[in-house]
Formats: sequence, C-alpha cells, structure tokens
Amino acid sequence: MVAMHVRDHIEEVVRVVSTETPEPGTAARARRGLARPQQLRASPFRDAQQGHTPLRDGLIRDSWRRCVATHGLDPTRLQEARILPEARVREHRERLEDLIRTARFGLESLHRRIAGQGYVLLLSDARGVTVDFMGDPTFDNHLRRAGLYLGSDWNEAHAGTCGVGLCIASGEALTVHQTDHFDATHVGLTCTCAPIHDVDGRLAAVLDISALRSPTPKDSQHLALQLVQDYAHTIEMANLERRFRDRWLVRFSLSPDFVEADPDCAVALDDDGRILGMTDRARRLLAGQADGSARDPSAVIGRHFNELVDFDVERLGDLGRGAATESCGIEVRSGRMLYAHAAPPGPAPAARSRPDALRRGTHGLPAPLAALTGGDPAILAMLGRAARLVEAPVAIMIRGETGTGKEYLAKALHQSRRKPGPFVAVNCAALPESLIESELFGHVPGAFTGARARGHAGLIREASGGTLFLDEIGDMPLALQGRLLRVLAEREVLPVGGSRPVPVDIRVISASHRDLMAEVRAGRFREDLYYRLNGALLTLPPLRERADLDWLVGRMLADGAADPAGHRLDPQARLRLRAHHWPGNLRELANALVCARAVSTGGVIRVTDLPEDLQAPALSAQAHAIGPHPRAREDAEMLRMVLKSHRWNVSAAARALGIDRTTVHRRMRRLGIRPPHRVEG
Ligand SMILES: Nc1ncnc2c1ncn2[C@@H]1O[C@H](COP(=O)(O)OP(=O)(O)OP(=O)(O)O)[C@@H](O)[C@H]1O
Repeated sequence: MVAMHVRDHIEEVVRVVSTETPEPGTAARARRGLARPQQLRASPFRDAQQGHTPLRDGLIRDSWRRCVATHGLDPTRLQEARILPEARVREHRERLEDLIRTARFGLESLHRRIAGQGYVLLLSDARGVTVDFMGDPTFDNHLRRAGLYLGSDWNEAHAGTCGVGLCIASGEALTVHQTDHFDATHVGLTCTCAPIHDVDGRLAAVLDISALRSPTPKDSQHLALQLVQDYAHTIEMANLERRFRDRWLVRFSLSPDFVEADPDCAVALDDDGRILGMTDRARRLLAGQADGSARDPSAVIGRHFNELVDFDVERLGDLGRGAATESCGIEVRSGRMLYAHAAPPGPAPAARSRPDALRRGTHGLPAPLAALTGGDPAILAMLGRAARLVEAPVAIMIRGETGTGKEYLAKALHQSRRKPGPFVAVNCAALPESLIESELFGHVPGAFTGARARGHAGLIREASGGTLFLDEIGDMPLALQGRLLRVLAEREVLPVGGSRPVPVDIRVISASHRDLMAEVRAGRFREDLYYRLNGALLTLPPLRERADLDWLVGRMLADGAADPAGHRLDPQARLRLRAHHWPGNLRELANALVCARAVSTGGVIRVTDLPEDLQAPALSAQAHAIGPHPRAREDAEMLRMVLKSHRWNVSAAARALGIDRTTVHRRMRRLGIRPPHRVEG
C-alpha cells in the first residue's frame, strides 16, 4: 500500500509538472528523465480517496513546477533528508543568534502547547537550515530520518516542495500537507510554517511545526496554522521592542480595548517620526497606504509616519497609557480607522543605571569581561560575542584546553549580569558518581542510606536565580544526562526520592576540554543534551596562541603579591616564558609565577627561578604531549620547587603559597612528592 501511495504521488507530480508548464521550454526540462504523461497509470485509488488533483492549491503546483524547471529536481528520484554537519549548523545559528535569543521564550511556550499532539518545532533560517529544534527525544531516530532535526536543510532547491521551502519562496504562512510534498519521501509529513521577519521587513526565519503522522484532510491543520502565525507575530513584536527600546513604539489594533493588551502590529519611530522598524503585519497595513507595492518593505521603512497615517507625530504623547478611546483613534490614508498606543523611548541601553560591576571596562566590554585580556584580537572578538550573551536566556558552552580560563570566563559572564544571583560551580569530573545525582538534584529526607536527615536542596536549586556552571560536563555519567536534560527543558528539578518537581530558574554555563561532538559520536554524550547546552559556543584559545602573554604575566605578578612593588621578570626569563608551549595554559603560567615569585630574591625573577622545564629551551609540542596530565605535572613541579626553596620545611612553603600546612601535606601525598631524606632512605 505504501509503495502504491508513493507511485501514485510521483505520477501526480509528473503529470502536473509536465502538462502545465508556465514558461516556454520548461516542459522539455520537466520531462527530462521522467515518464511521459500518457504512459502514466490512472490512479483510481488516489482519485477516489483524495480527489484533489484538480484542487491542489496553486502555490503547491507552482512549487512543483519550480522544483523541476528551476531546481532540476526529479520526482522519481527519492532523496533522504539532508542534515548539515555540526560546524555548518553553528555558522547558520550564530548568524541568527539575537533573534533566537529573543524568540526562545515564545518557542518554548509554543513547544509546550504542541508537544503532546505529536508535533515538533523547528526554527529555520532564511535559507531553510534548521537552527533550533524542539522535539521528543524518544522519537529521535524517526525524526532525524524524516529531517525533523537540528541542521536539516529544507530549502526548496534541495528538499523540493516542503513547508519551510515554500514559506521562504512565497513569504506566506502555509501548510504543506502529506502529498503536497514534491519528494515522495516526505509524503507522511505535515508541516505548517509562518515567516518571521526582521524589523526591516526582510525574511529572517521560518517557524515550523511538523508531525510525522496526521489525519488525511489538510483542514486538520487549520489550528496549527493559526498557532504558528500568532507565535511568529509575537516573536516579531518582541524583536521590535527589544531592538527599539530607546525609540517611540506605536502599537495598533482594530479595537481600542486590545491595543495595549494584544496589539495587531507595531512600528518604531525616530524623534522626527520616521519609521525605523516594523512588524510584518504593520508592513502589510502600511505599505498599502503608500504608493509602493504592499510587499515592499521600502514602501514603509524610512517613510515619515505622517505620510502613511493621518496623525501628527507631535501628538504621540497623547497616545499614552489610558488615553481616552476617541483620542487614540487614527485614520490610515485609505480611510480605515485604527486604534494606537504610543510608548515613549526608554533609556538607551548604555545609559541605564548599572551596578559597579557592569561599568564599562576597556574595549567597550563590561568590566568583568574586559579584565580577561590585554587586547588579544581573537579573545576580544570572542568577548564581544560573550558581552551580547550576558543577559541572554541561552545556555552557553565554553570550549578550551585545560587551564585556558573557562571558569574565569563563566564567572565574568555571571558578574556582568544586571542581577547575577548565586554562582554555583559543579565539577562533574570531581564528584563521585555515587553522589553526583543527590548533590546535583538534591534529595528528600531519608531518600537513601546516608542521606542528610533534613534532606538536601541540591546544587541546581542552590543556583536558582543565578548561574549553574557545569565544569567538565563531558564527564557527566550518561544516566544522569537524561535527568539534566529534563531539568533544562522543563525548568524544574525532581529531588532523589521526591515525587514533586520543584521549579528552578537557572542560567546554565557548561565547559569541557573534551571534543563533545566526538563524545556524542562515540555514544558517551547525549546529542540532545549537547544541543540544549550549546545555545551559544564560546571558545578560549590556548595560551601559546595568545598575543597578550606579557599583560597576563604582569597581571598575575601583581595579583596577590605581598609587596606592593611586586616582582618583575628579567629579559631572559621573559623570553623563556614566551618560547614555552604552555600545555597547562593559564593555570600553568599562574603556577609557574607563584613558584618563581617564592624562590626569587630582590624582586627580580630570573631564568633559574622558573620551574625546571621552563629553564631549559622550549620543548616541542610533542614532547609536551608525553607524560602525566599537564595540570598534575605542573602542580607537582611547582610544589616541589617551593618545598625545595624552603628546604622542605612544609610550614614555610605553606606560608609562601598562602595555604595551610595540611593542604600542603595532602597535595604532597596526592602528587607523590616525598622529601629527599625519605627518598634517599
Ligand atoms: N583571566 C585570567 N587572569 C588571571 N589568571 C587566570 C585567568 N584565567 C585563568 N587564570 C588562571 O588559570 C587557572 C585556571 O583557570 P580556570 O579554572 O578558569 O581554567 P579552566 O579552563 O576552567 O580549567 P580546567 O579545564 O582545568 O577546568 C586559574 O586558577 C588562574 O590561576
């Protein structure tokens, strides 16, 4: 039966594209490699059951023809959904980052409404690449195969007639239902899409809700269509409000009672009354009033408000909150009556009162972020992106070799927030596997042997209202990854032994020095969790690639120096630092300087004061790759140096390092360091 459906479908597509070709010459191209129409078998099954060949909507028929004539697709050749590689998806996603951030709340709210009905949600960019996806992890494989997945490419040129592709081509909200699809591979799907426009009227994204199974009549998707249109409109409104907070915002409605609560559309104006931005419904409303085409955003953007509506912008203040109904009526040039509400400009983002921590540092960055670099161009570019993410409700993933400062960056992001709340750092590699679940999610009293008598809120709840930093996330046991995913998706946590989930409001920053995508491929890390954590990716370069080493050295030497004059490096020692490969990155540098400061005399650090492997000319990267973990090796090296310089007097070494004696003894045991007389003995 399925094969029959497929054959019927191909026959119908071939007949439509072969018999009704819009442009001269396309018929020949359409027939290229296809069965001739008169050879096609009539299909009583299809005609009796659906009978919609002649009714197939004009947009669909035009798209089928385009698929053959313009895109050179062949309906007899079925193609699997195309999923782009992760790096390409990230590029597409980064370009749409601001919009995704603004849309996030709306997308999650829409997803909650449709998830129980078998739909998944996709947000595609204007080229048809899925840059955000919310689906049901239980159907992961089916969804992926059907192309309902992050990174799937639904551009009409590759995928044939489909919801996203046709929405991009037509600019209209629509449903492409089952056999509306060009490629028979997709005839099981129903896809309902609405365009999301940027404030200048350009298509920015497509909001799509799709299902693997649906009733045969296309009408069954009517409500789905209303829903995506409403959410696309709400996202456009949120985007306009965010972009033009410091401008006049005029909202319109057909009803005076709804103009504030649920406006139909809105425009942003500059002080002279010129239109700076709009929602798409405003473009439709106002472009018709201008002499240009109703589809043309330039008929509206840049025009003076007075040219399109009968209203003097000097009177915008009269359209404020609670204005009498009669005073908020506005006549558009066609004579139609609308009701308007005007919100005056808020303070410009930069001029808002900010706590001290947010005062601008150098390079136009918030001070905590600016403090991370002395001007390295790659880091500055990354910090510029980081600054834009400070208040964004997206999960941030930080990537970088060990010791590159991932936790420092996470803290700086946190401190740059207007209301930072608590910062809770969890090292997933350091927590024993048996404890990680109850430590993270908490437990109720008596949940297990050894549980705390009064129960435990857990680190996730402790971070509520602030930031949860998940360090070494790649080491999180697979079984707990699913639970973490649920916390992130549902924004609530279920304590061990508990039956009632507790809502949490956390912002998650995760870090790993592992290649997490490789972990995903190896089946050790859940792909859905990876994408959930990777709302935005920030990469810290290794120290050997940084151009601000001298600045870092100066800063580290000044930090915590006992004497205000600090220490300085002699030129030879500086050269050694510059030539070193730094496998342990900033941690290795900080340790080397603590050690050098402790053993140096007269405030000058010489080559002989540096740890042993820095005294020798630089080793090759390969040589550095051999041996114990760089962090352990560095820690051991530093501790041995300090102990040696204090004649193995643990108390003196502890004072020099600013830690207590027991910590020194513990570290010596952990790092296998023994005083020489014992070694000799
Ligand atoms: N911007 C910085 N300024 C001064 N010191 C820094 C900076 N960043 C990192 N460090 C030094 O490097 C050490 C390691 O930093 P951090 O813990 O943030 O690195 P990490 O990348 O999270 O390490 P790991 O991969 O081992 O978890 C810090 O303890 C500090 O000594």
